[in-house]
Amino acid sequence: MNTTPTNLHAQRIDQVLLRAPVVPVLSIARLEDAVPLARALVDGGLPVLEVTLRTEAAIGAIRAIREQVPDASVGAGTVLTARDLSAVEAAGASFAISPGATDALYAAASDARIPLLPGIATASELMHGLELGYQRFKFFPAESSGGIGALKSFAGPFAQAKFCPTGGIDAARAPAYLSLSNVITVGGSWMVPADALAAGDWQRIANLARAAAALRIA
Ligand SMILES: O=C(O)C(=O)C[C@H](O)[C@H](O)COP(=O)(O)O
Repeated sequence: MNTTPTNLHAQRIDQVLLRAPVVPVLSIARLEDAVPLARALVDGGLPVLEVTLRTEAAIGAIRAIREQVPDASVGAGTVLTARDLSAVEAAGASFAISPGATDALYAAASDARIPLLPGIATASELMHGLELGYQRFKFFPAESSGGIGALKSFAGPFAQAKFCPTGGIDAARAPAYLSLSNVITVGGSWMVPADALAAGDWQRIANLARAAAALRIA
């Protein structure tokens, strides 16, 4: 089976990842929060969003953001299976992100209209993805899989690979990641504190997004 991503998929992933230095990783429990949350993040300068499939509301949230926040690039996270991939595609996600990758997911991704950013944590997983023709990966869970040191080590043997590290990264740690030549953008949830989301404090979230959008390199 052919599992190689098309050039178009690879280009689309680069376009998305290059739009902002930080990708908010969202867990949306209340569907009605989706649009104001996305607007706050986009207004703060973070237009690329990863809506994780960790909640019942996730698919509806992707659809609502896609329809009502045209400036957002809304992607789906926690895409684990071929079924997840077709569900997020049907909901209007413009890309999919997975925390890891399986042969079944890679096979489904080659038939999908939207591109996949597969997750890797080890050199062997990275080699598997490279063998299939992928060059962009989520590095997850970043902090507990070796963080900055691991990414620096990957840059030697795997010069063509570039990453969106995610997992355990906050505003203080992000600049050091962004200074690495093989990091395009970082993912994280720090700009959406649970209490701000629960209270619908969109202003606070927009301010945190603005600070994240201003991050470049250490
Ligand atoms: O659900 C997924 O697919 C994930 O990849 C998990 C998220 O990437 C992390 O939960 C990031 O969140 P923080 O560590 O809070 O920044």
